Amino acid sequence: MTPDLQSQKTRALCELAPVIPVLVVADAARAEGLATALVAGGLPVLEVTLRTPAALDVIREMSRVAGGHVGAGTVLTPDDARRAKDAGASFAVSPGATEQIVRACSDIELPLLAGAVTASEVMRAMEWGYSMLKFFPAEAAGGAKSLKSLAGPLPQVSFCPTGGVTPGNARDYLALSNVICVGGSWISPDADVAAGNWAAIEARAREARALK
Ligand SMILES: O=C(O)C(=O)C[C@H](O)[C@H](O)COP(=O)(O)O
Repeated sequence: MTPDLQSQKTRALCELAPVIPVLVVADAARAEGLATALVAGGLPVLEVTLRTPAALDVIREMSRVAGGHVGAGTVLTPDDARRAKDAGASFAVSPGATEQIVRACSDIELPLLAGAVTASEVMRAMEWGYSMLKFFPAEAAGGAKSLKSLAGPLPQVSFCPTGGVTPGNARDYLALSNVICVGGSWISPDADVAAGNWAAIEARAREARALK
């Protein structure tokens, strides 16, 4: 799958809801309840970071939840991409973009939402064929102001800013012409996941859904 086709697929996913919840889940037993709450709250596209030993099992469990689209986040190596795909991930998210990751995701036909921040990084991703990228770490890299500046010379590229996005600043990003959705971890705080407080997570998902 070429990066161009990957971008079409990640763009279609990003268009499904204004927010992609970024999930760090330590216990696969929580996966089904969490995904069910998020999907019920109107956020069907889920990013499970490969930052916990349970992450691949979490992806496996969440992939069974009807209506969800489960991707793997923190994909840093070709091996991460392969293991994520084998676990059932339907897309991958990386904080950056390297030739190795691009090639691996292309080879295994896993749509990749690759990260870029500077004009040069974005232009290199464009040369590879990408037009839908993650902007990470969004707030630390200049926030909505930086992204707005990129839209001047590079209007053909769209972004999912992630990193420091909150209910307080999400609208500033979502109002930009080159932003389709944002990513963020605020919807599923560790304490609610550990306690199985799905009602609180579903309520937060509903609020996020209404952001755009
Ligand atoms: O692990 C990854 O590859 C990531 O995607 C990093 C995430 O973008 C941030 O961890 C989310 O940032 P916050 O919403 O500020 O917590």
